[in-house]
Amino acid sequence: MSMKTVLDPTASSTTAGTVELRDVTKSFATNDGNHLVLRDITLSIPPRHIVAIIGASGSGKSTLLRLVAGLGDGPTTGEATIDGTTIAEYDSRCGVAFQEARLLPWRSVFENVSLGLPKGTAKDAGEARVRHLLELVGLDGFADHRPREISGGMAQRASLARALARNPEVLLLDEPFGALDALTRLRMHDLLLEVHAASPTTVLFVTHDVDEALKLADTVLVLGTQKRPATATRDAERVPGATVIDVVQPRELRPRSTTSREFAELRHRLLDNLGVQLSSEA
Ligand SMILES: Nc1ncnc2c1ncn2[C@@H]1O[C@H](COP(=O)(O)OP(=O)(O)OP(=O)(O)O)[C@@H](O)[C@H]1O
Repeated sequence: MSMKTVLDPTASSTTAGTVELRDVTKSFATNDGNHLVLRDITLSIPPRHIVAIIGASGSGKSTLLRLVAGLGDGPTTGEATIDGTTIAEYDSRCGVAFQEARLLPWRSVFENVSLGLPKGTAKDAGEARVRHLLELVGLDGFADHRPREISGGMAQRASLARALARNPEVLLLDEPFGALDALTRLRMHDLLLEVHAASPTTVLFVTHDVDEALKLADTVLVLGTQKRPATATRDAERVPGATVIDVVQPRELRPRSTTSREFAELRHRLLDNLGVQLSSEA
C-alpha cells in the first residue's frame, strides 16, 4: 500500500491510550453460584503498544477484551482505566472489531464504516475520514458495494475500518483473523501493522494462533489457571479463575522473521504454557 495513505488529513488529534488494570477480577452469576472467570489481573499497557492475548478456550480472553472495551458491566472488583480514567460502558475511546465482521447487510460498505464515526462528526469531515479509511484498508473501489457483494476478508477489512473510524485511543480485536483463509490472514497481518503505523493507537487482540501473536505483538499475555501445590491430603488442583500466567516480549523488531531462533524459542515457551506437547524436533 502506498505511503500516501499514511498521511491522514482528516485524523483528529486523538492519541493512543495507556490501559491499566489493577487487581481486576471478573465473575458471572450462574445457577450454581458465582463463576470466577478472571482473577488478580494487574497490567499496564503503554500507548501504541500491540498486545496479543492468548490462552486455552474458555480462559477468559474475550472477557478481558470486553472489560477494556467497556462491554458488559465492568470488573467485579478492581479497577480498569484508560489514561487514568475509569473505563465507561461502551467507552468512546475504544474501537472494537470481532471475528465476524458484523456489517449491516442493507447498508453499503461506505455506510457501514460511517457507523463507526464519533457522534456529532461534521458531514464533510466524516465522509473524508471514511474515504481515507477505505483507502487505508484497500476498499476504496468498493464503497458502494453491499456486504454480500464482497469477500469475507474484505468484510473484515471494512469492520476494521469501522472500528478505526472512531479514532480510537485503544483498538480491540477479538480473533480478528480467525475466520479467514491462510493467505488472507497473512495479508491482514501486514494490514494491521500498516494501520498501526498510520494511526497512533494502542492495540489489544485476542488470538488462538501463537505464531500470529509472536509476529505482531510487542507483548504476548498468556491467560490460564494456576495449580495449587499438592498436600498430604489433597492432590494438586487448579485455582479457580484465570490470570496472566506468562508475559512474553519478543526483542526482535517488526516485521519479525518467523524463522529466527528467538521466534522458535518463544513459540516453544508459549505452546508449552498452553499445554501443547511438542515433539523434540519441534
Ligand atoms: N456474560 C456471561 N455470562 C456468564 N458467563 C460468561 C459470560 N461471558 C463469558 N462467560 C464465561 O466466562 C468464561 C470465559 O469465556 P471467554 O469467552 O472470555 O473465554 P475465551 O478464552 O475468549 O474462550 P474462546 O477461546 O473459546 O473464545 C466461559 O466459561 C464463559 O462461559
